Amino acid sequence: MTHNNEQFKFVSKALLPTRFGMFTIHGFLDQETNQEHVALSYGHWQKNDAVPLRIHSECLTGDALFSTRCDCGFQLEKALQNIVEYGCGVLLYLRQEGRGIGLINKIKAYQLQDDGLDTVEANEHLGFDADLRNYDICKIMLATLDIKVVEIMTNNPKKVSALEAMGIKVSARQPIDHGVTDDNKQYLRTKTDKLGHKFDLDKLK
Ligand SMILES: Nc1nc2c(ncn2[C@@H]2O[C@H](COP(=O)(O)OP(=O)(O)OP(=O)(O)O)[C@@H](O)[C@H]2O)c(=O)[nH]1
Ligand SMILES: [Zn+2]
Repeated sequence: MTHNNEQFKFVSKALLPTRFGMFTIHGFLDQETNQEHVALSYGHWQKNDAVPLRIHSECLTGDALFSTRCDCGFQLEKALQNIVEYGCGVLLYLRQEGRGIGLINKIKAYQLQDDGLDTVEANEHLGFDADLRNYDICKIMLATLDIKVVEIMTNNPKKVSALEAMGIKVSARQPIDHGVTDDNKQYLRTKTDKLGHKFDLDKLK
C-alpha cells in the first residue's frame, strides 16, 4: 500500500550493509523542497509492536567529519548499535542540517559561538529562530515502514510531541546522552537551559 501524499513520496529501497549490521535504506523525496531523506530499517516487527526509533537531524560536521562540537556523531553510532542489539528498529535520517538553517549558516553560527554567543543567540543573531525543524515527513516514513508504536531514542521532547501529533504512539523515551565531550558540554547545557532538552546535568559537570 502506498502512503505518499502531494508533498512526500517513497521512491526506492535497497540493502545497506553497515559496520553494525545489514540495514535496508529507504529513500524519500520532499517534492516541495527537493530534499532527499532516508530511513534505515533493521529486522522485522509485527503490527502494533513498539519499534525502537531514532529521528536524527543531519549534522555533516558531527555525523561524517568527526566533530566533537556537538554530540550528533556519537548519537548516530549509538542509535544504530542499539537497534542492532535490540534486534530491530529504524533510524530516520532527516536533512535538517543546522536545525534547519543549512550548513553554511551553521558555520556562521559556529563563528559567532567562537566569539562568545551561545547556540540559540547565534541563530537569532543571524535572523533565524532557534530551531526551524519540522517532522512532517516522518508520518509517511513510518506509515511506509508499517510502524504505529515507537520507543524513541532522544533527549528532545519536541520529537515526542511531533510524533504524537501525527498519531504515532510513543510508548517510551530512551535518553541518548553518551556523547559528552569537553568541546560540547557548554552547547549541551544551553540546549538543556533554552531548548527544553532533557539532559542529566550531572553528566555536564
Ligand atoms: N543552528 C545550529 N545547529 C546546530 C548547532 N549544533 C548542532 N546543530 C544541529 O542540530 C541538529 C541536531 O540537533 P540536536 O539539538 O543536537 O539534537 P536533537 O535532534 O534536537 O535531539 P536529540 O534527539 O536528543 O539528539 C543537527 O541538525 C545539527 O546540525 C549549532 O550550534 N547551531
Ligand atoms: Zn551535530
